Amino acid sequence: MAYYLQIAATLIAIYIQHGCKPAKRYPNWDPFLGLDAFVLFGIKAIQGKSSIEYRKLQLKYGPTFTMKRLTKASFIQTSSSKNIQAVNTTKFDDWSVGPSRQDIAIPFMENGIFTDDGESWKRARALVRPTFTRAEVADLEHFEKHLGRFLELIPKDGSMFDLQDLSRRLFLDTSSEFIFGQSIQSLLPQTPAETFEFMKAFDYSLLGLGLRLVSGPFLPLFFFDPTWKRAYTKVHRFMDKNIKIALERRRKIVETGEDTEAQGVRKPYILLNQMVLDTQDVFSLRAQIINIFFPARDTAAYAFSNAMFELARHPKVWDELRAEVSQIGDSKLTFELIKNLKVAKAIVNETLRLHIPATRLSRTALRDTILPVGGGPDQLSPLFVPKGTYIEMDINALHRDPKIWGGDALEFNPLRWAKGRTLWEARWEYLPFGGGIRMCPAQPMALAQVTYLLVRMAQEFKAVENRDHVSEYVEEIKMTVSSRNGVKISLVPA
Ligand code: HEM
Repeated sequence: MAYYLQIAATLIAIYIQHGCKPAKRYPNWDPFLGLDAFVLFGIKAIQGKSSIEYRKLQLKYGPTFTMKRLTKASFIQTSSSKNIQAVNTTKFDDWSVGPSRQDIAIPFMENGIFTDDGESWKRARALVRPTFTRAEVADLEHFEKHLGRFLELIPKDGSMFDLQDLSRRLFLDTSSEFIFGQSIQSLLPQTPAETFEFMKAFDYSLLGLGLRLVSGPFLPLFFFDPTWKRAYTKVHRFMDKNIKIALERRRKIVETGEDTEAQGVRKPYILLNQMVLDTQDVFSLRAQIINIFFPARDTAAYAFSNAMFELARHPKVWDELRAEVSQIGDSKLTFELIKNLKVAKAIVNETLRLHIPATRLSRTALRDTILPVGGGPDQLSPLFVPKGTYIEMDINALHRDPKIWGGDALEFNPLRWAKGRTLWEARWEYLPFGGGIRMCPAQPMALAQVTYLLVRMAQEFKAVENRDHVSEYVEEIKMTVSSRNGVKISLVPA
């Protein structure tokens, strides 16, 4: 009894000292487990509309409120940029990426930059930073080699094809080359059977992880399902094999002193080469690599194919892109040149505002902490957050907030960027790559690649047409968000 009185007294003191007020609550019908919200969002996910539904709640209950959704304790939903900024900067040490990325994901993902916190996360981040921060990561020459194969696979007779699927294969090849130093060649006519097996196993591993993440108290039921383990074991074996090949290649280079750069051939940047300087242990290399391959796998592919999804529905914007690209002439498409293309950049920014691969970012409080806003009926007072509280940061709702983006917040309108709104101005209101200390380390590389691809498409094709009878974007959530109907288009060669 004395213990509980002491806790109550401490809480009251904190509330008074910081002016905290309680958060608004979502009116769960089931106040114990929030089964109602689980069913609602399950149905919406099946319909491909869960982001729309979460946004509706944000508009109805305000940017920060608590709810239950197959959880014993209430958790926080927020699209407040002040709260998101605090979690990612000033209060960074109070929050962990667990349990979603840890307790549940570890068997598949193991420990690395994506799943770790604290000192081991810092070490993992320090390990990859040098590779990502070098301008050369936007190694567009090497990207072009894969792009050639990608362009060959696009029908030139105006027939319909799914660009999303093709883009995934393009980025699978480029990212595997960047990570291992050798592409897994999914775009080649004779794609190795092993590559298909790997892609299938990786997709199933993601699905298995996703199902476990939403299962709440029913997680133990998955104990009897061996299929997930089988799938991620295949992924691990594939990774191990590629790591061993990369290590062997590296060993030979070191032994023979053979250096292509010295012979005037510029080498592409290879992440694994950076990592083997730190360790040559296959198990820990695999853990680090899988933690990068996972967020790299589809994100940039979806960013590009989503841009084409919108361009196929906005032919005027496509024409503006073509007009800008025609000014380039025969100049080499360098990182610098790409960075200065206003229309292309605006298209990428706007696509990543409306369609983000990670619509919601989650964390768990490692200790009692305070969020700057969200308390009280007006949600402007600080909010006390007890240790263990789970928070979901709704980036999709933030990116579609009419108070920030205006009455046309739901419209694809790249002009809003071209006409002066800079990324810097929208700092904590525009977060496709997250923000602050844990922000995506690959942002410059991903942006350069996606913009480069758009430019190359505009050079190669004079028109893009939507060939899907469903006009709106129906989302498919499998850890990352994509278009359920793919991106069915046809292209007219220039
Ligand atoms: C358009 C493409 C991409 C988008 C929109 C994107 C977005 C994100 C987001 C939202 C996060 C989570 C930040 C957080 O938890 O606060 C993240 C983390 C991460 N991303 Fe990306 N990403 C993209 C491409 C890539 C690529 C191509 C790679 C690797 C080659 C990559 C590697 C990572 C890594 C390693 C992390 C974990 C960082 C950490 O926890 O310290 N991403 N990304």
